[in-house]
Amino acid sequence: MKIKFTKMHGLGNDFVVIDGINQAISLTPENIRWLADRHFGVGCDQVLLVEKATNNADFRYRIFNADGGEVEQCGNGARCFVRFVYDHSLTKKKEIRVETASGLIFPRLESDGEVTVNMGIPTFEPADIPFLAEKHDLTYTLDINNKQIEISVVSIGNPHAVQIVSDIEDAAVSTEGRLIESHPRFPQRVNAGFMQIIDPHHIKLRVYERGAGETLACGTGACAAVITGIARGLLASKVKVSTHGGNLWVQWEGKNQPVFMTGPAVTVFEGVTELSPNEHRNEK
Ligand SMILES: N[C@@H](CCC[C@H](N)C(=O)O)C(=O)O
Repeated sequence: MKIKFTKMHGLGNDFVVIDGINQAISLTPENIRWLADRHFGVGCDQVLLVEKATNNADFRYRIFNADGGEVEQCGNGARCFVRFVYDHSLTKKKEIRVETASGLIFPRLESDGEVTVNMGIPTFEPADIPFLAEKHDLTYTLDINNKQIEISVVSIGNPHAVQIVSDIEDAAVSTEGRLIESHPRFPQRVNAGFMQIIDPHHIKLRVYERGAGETLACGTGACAAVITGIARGLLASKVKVSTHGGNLWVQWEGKNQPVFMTGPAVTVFEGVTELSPNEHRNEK
């Protein structure tokens, strides 16, 4: 089966975006893993599927990690989503209501081409993340191979664990990130953020993403880092987040308020591909 897709990225966090409204699409985890495969397939961190809304929204937004698993939220993807539906004339609106597995988000195309997304209200409740803890706290100690690390946890619709490091370039993102991602206290695994605070208005960030490994940027990871930093009294309400893929801005006014993220959304190319992974491998 042949499908049309668009390759996009937000700060180098890259996506295969598929119109599931004008194409009959049914994706298996094997299809996703092949689309995401950088050697045998197209290559991306996440596959994004645009569908008709089932609720009081303009569209439904489904997100699949490179490992084939469907997840609740993706910040850089949300910015690409509104760029995609606008550029493909699926809507004339520049601000849309989008239904995700974790609720509504509201991406808006700005006049300078950047996108601002109202990502909704974050939650720190351990059970909502989910994270196994006796009670809600601002920080927790996590045992990683007999090393105690201090993390903050939050859900932006998807789960995040954020730790503060002195220099993100020296942080053990791939080794420690992998262990945090599948730590037994996170029953649905977790995205692991490593934040370096430059000053209250600026952080540097690397994220080991659940189901994708380290990416060049993580939008919800940026929101999680800033929100946990603000909750701990370390950051101002509007913060520049520098990632290996570039910069974005996160704004949060505190408890029970939504978090806003602003950054770029870029189309790389349009393509057509088969959805039959086995045709691309020679396993004889
Ligand atoms: N790259 C994303 C997050 C994608 C989902 C994440 N890996 C998860 O499993 O929750 C972003 O920009 O937020």
